[in-house]
Amino acid sequence: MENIAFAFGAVFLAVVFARFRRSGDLIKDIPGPPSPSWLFGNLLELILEVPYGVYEFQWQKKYGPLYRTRGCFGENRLMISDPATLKHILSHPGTYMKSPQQQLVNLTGLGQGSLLYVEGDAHRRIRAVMNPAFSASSIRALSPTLREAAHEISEVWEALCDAQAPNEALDIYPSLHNTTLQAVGEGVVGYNFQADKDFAARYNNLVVIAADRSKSSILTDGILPYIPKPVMNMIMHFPPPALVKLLEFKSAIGALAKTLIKDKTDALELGIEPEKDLISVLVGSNSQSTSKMTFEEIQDQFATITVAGEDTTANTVAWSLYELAKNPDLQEKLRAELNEAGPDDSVDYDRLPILNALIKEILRLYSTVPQTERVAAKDSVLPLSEPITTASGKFVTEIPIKKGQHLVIAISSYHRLTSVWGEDAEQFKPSRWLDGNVAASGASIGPYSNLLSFLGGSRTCIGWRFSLAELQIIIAELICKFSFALPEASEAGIQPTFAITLVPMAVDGKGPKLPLRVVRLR
Ligand code: HEM
Repeated sequence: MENIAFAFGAVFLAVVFARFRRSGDLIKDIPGPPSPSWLFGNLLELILEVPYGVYEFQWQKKYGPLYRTRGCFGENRLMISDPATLKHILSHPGTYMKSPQQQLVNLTGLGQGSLLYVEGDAHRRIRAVMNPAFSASSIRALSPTLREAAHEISEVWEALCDAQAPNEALDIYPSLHNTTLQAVGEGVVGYNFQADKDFAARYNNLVVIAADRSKSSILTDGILPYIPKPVMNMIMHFPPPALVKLLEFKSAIGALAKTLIKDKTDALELGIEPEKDLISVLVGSNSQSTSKMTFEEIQDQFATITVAGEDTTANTVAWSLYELAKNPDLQEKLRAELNEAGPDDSVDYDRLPILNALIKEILRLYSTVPQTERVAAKDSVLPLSEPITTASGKFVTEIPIKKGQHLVIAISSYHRLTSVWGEDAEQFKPSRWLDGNVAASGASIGPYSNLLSFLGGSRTCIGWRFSLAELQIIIAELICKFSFALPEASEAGIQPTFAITLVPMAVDGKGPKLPLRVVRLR
């Protein structure tokens, strides 16, 4: 037994050593912060420190928009916010692919047909069939459904406010998740998740598990790429408790998806007018498309869209309300703009400057996906918009990298680049988007207002228009019906924390929450 453990350890170290050597001499010479630990590298500073970015944003100031950090076991990684390098990475999806860690989570939780998992031709085919469902006109047609979901949350909040003592803080975080789950359920998959208590409970379990952050989860992530496939398959037969919950969720949503897709396909064949939800649109466009998705592939998009679309938008609404509570003047101006715009059914939210300036500034400063990862699938060369002087004094204008090089797309850091956003890049300042101001300079990146929040290139977030519509409608509903203020200082202690997405976490570390003083207005 001891011999087996020794042999396993030796192989593991050999693989780690080979990987470390493979990263090439130039990468080791790129300036970056010292690594406090061989085991964790800089990951504890990058991932576990709160508020999110406390080290990352300082390092960007010190080392520039591309620098070296360490992952587990001394691995060299590159942190990248340089616009030219990012554009290059995002426009070559065949060269820079998702990391094995990301792909394992996608495969396990969402299935091999998931848009988040597939690469290459399969990604192009599935994306082409799905795109029409997420087009501007399909999203516009969903406005009444989204308004309905927003009305439902305000009714729940009215009841909660009535039950509260005056000035008592209300933790609005769970309710926000319920609203966005409802919006994604009814708008995208055509199902009332809230009415299904069992499903809603499973989903809420998942939100809590996702918010768990620990050294052991970082170490597990670090070890994953070194585990051979057969060993991994064995582990999947005896999954750890956190994975069990994910698998339970996958099987529950898989069964639901099967029934719903069958109903929608039958309705289509019988010539019944299709519903407006995006999966109905998808089933329709799939039947007409030459490059079809299989039944299983459509099924896998249910969990994908629910998970990718719910949490991200809930957190963005949460941070919007948090900043509005901190900035009462802005809140008043927004309320006045919305009241003047008239009754909700006729409002064109795209034309409301303050609402959209707020949303853009929140997407910039509270990017709910603060970073994502890629790994070079072959040797390549990264272009730079600014030359770098290496630790040994070499002047480089591009960086050759080897296959397997780990790259971090530093979304939140990009949003704090003074070269793009100006000297006040770190300030919350919605007015940068108003009155013809030029919020960002330089080459455009991402699908929306030069923001990287929804990434860019062929893997741009497919739900970005849906998300914007949801954000506009939910924020408008809540600001017209309630006022928001920060509670007493002792209760207000929340920090932006990286837990897959950027969540408001209690300073006492006791889970995500957002306590605000909420008052009914009408
Ligand atoms: C504020 C809200 C949102 C943000 C900030 C956001 C951000 C992102 C980002 C950064 C990615 C790229 C991940 C990567 O490739 O590493 C992504 C992909 C994706 N998002 Fe979103 N997302 C949001 C809302 C939504 C919504 C509402 C949906 C669905 C209704 C959605 C569905 C997806 C899907 C399916 C992908 C995979 C796209 C592909 O690989 O082709 N997202 N999102």
